[in-house]
Amino acid sequence: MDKEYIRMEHICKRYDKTPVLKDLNAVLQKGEILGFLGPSGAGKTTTIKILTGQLKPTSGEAYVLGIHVKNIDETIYEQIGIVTDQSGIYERMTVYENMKYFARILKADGKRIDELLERVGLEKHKKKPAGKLSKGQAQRLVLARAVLHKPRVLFLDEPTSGLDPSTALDIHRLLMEMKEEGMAIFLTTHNMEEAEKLCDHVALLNDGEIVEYGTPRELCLRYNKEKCYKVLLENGEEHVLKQTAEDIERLSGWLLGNQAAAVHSCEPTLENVFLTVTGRELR
Ligand SMILES: Nc1ncnc2c1ncn2[C@@H]1O[C@H](COP(=O)(O)OP(=O)(O)OP(=O)(O)O)[C@@H](O)[C@H]1O
Repeated sequence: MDKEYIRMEHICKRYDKTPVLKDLNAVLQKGEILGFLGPSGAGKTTTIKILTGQLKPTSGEAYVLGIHVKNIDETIYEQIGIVTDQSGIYERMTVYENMKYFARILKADGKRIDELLERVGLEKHKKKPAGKLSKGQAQRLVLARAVLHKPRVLFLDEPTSGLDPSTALDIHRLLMEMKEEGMAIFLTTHNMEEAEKLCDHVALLNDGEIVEYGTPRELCLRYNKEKCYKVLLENGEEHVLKQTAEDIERLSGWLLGNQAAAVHSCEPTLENVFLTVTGRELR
């Protein structure tokens, strides 16, 4: 139980009479990344707001670090970090001053500032006014700031949305390191590749409802109805084979004749799974 950092039980949220979250159930353990995946308007941000005490659920129970969300007060911020957008940066202060200011508010060890700026690749920009950072740099500053006090749970709303692949990769690396150090990360994204790579569990959210939940691998295998294999031959030809006697014979012929350069199974990606489950694209 002490490793269970987030628990949601039957969480529902209505705005006026419109339901936007319907019976959400999920658990996030220490040292894990849980991805809430869904298209725009699915309810991802609303879920984060409920879990961080910014919004009350209409019904259901949720606990963060064992505290019921209705009892959450500012003291929880000593143990959690939140990155929802790039707001809250003081543009006229330098990168370093921003970090120092937040270290004081969060009662964090100031010695971590240099180490974190290094880890997010902002060490060489530390004297720059934060208002002059690029979008990707500002995103990294917000992330560094959110983990200054070594929170046990980190909430990330679309952490790499709009970033170039190399900056996104840096952020992925940092998140994996922090997960290894035991941080639990609640991540929302509509980037299925990101989720496949980072998340231990994913919840596919559609119109406020979790339509699938499991490890990315479990979900991809669950929807791998028509098993097939892609074979690349040494002569450059590509073939897609099914599990029929005829295709298995062709494959064994190529393997025995040393003609196959590569064989891949073609299970669906999370994106395909989402499309199958909901009939809609993620974007
Ligand atoms: N204050 C509000 N009043 C009424 N409806 C709201 C309010 N905030 C959000 N909604 C509605 O709730 C639904 C879920 O919104 P939410 O912001 O949680 O979605 P999201 O999955 O985070 O979307 P995005 O990826 O675009 O950020 C949407 O239909 C939205 O219009």
